[in-house]
Amino acid sequence: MENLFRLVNHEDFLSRRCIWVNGPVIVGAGPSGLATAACLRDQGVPFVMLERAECIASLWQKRTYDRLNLHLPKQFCQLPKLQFPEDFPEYPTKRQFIQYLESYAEKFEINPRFNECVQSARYDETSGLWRVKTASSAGSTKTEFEYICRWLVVATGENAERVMPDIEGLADFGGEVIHACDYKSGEKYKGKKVLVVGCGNSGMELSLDLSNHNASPSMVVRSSVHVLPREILGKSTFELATLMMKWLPLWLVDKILLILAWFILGNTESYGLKRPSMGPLALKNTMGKTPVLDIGALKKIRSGHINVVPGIKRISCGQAELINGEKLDIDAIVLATGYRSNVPSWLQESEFFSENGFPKAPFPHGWKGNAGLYAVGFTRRGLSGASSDAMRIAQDIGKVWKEETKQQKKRTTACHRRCISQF
Ligand SMILES: Cc1cc2nc3c(=O)[nH]c(=O)nc-3n(C[C@H](O)[C@H](O)[C@H](O)COP(=O)(O)OP(=O)(O)OC[C@H]3O[C@@H](n4cnc5c(N)ncnc54)[C@H](O)[C@@H]3O)c2cc1C
Ligand SMILES: NC(=O)C1=CN([C@@H]2O[C@H](COP(=O)(O)OP(=O)(O)OC[C@H]3O[C@@H](n4cnc5c(N)ncnc54)[C@H](OP(=O)(O)O)[C@@H]3O)[C@@H](O)[C@H]2O)C=CC1
Ligand SMILES: O=C(O)C(=O)Cc1c[nH]c2ccccc12
Repeated sequence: MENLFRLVNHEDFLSRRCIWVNGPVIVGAGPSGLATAACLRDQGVPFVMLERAECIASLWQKRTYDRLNLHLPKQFCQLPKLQFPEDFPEYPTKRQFIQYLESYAEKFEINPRFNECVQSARYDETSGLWRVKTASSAGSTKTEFEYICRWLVVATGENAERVMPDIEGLADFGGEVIHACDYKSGEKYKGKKVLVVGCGNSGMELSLDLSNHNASPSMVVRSSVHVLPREILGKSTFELATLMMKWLPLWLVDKILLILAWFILGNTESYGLKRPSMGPLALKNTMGKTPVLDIGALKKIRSGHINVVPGIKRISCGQAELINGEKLDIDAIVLATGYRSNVPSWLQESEFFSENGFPKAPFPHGWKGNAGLYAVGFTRRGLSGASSDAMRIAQDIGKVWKEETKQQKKRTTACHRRCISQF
């Protein structure tokens, strides 16, 4: 299977290698990929993990702001087979979560192949195998690898790429324009007028952080948003919702959540935060739109420290014109306009995944496709959804793996194929 050759292109080297993988290839070393790898390890199944960044959990390490905390209680965010340390608070910090993931990778001996971005993956009907191509560059040497495997686990996440909105005049703004994933802290915006585009959890939390650093944020709410208190009577709203879902239909849980939110937060519509017609959990499950779990932004909106504004008509030099005709002078723009999956850009398959890069089958059926294809972490249910996918996938592959290794042992045939997967 090994074919290795080099093309010399002036001072750059391009080498191409083809590698047979004994076990599944996992694409992505975020929490979903790590959880799957740990469960496979438990089943004794070897694997290869490919990661485009140079570290695990790149979303958490490189594309989130300093003050970020998990916003669901810790018991809903830990991965299979390893609990958070006892001394972690109810809502662990980003640093703590990363530390946990590092120790998770170490405990389960997960060593991804870093700096390898999957460019394409396709199922070869003739051989019944997946062909996964990556491009990696180290120094002046560019290497293209092709992995051949029986199972492909897609773990590239719901937030693989930033969504950049097409706003008229944005190129003429003249000041700093960044996406929320490049925002670290409000420190450098002290005294500045910042337009935050978007009012999901990112828009709300960045506006809060800006305000805490004495900047003046204006947050754009172009349509609607559900804001819920993070806690109700000292209990996490998410936990409460999960408990209620055991006994009550979703529409009723949504109604109860909205009544409780009204008692605790008041009428949020009066601050320009129109509520969607669909309930918060129904909206999360069907459209993937996460309700905002308020950690203090609402108080800042009430006190006028965060200015809520309607949609943008156009941007010009140092100014934003809103759809109500109002003109705002601004120094910087933060685009908290969300993320999307990148699966359609590299996976040549259209039966299991839909055009939006999510599995077509709704939760809990979207983890297994045909011909050894799996998806982990596309449930729109955060880390707990990823854990549940990971356990199912490992069990499914583990079953076949064990049967086949048993048969192989019986036949005692030697395997001469070159294998790079971890044991
Ligand atoms: C700011 C923020 C906060 C969140 N907080 C919570 C929370 O508190 N609780 C909760 O349950 N959920 C939360 N979520 C949801 C979030 O989706 C999960 O926390 C989690 O990171 C998802 O893990 P994942 O492994 O599926 O995706 P990711 O963490 O995005 O990992 C995917 C990995 O795949 C890699 N990759 C992508 N494309 C390729 C490619 N072509 N080739 C190779 N590698 C590739 C990426 O570099 C990345 O490392 C949050 C999300 C965000 C954005
Ligand atoms: N502490 C935590 O745990 C945090 C968790 N997260 C999670 O990360 C994920 C992503 O969240 P987030 O980054 O907020 O993304 P979301 O997709 O949740 O929100 C995107 C926002 O941008 C708005 N938007 C998009 N395009 C435009 C435009 N052209 N003009 C105006 N507004 C626009 C959307 O409005 P519209 O609805 O009208 O399309 C929406 O309000 C979520 O699951 C979230 O829960 C994020 C931050 C912190
Ligand atoms: O924070 C996120 O992005 C999550 O996906 C966590 C999450 C899963 N289900 C929810 C329901 C309400 C609020 C947050 C979540």
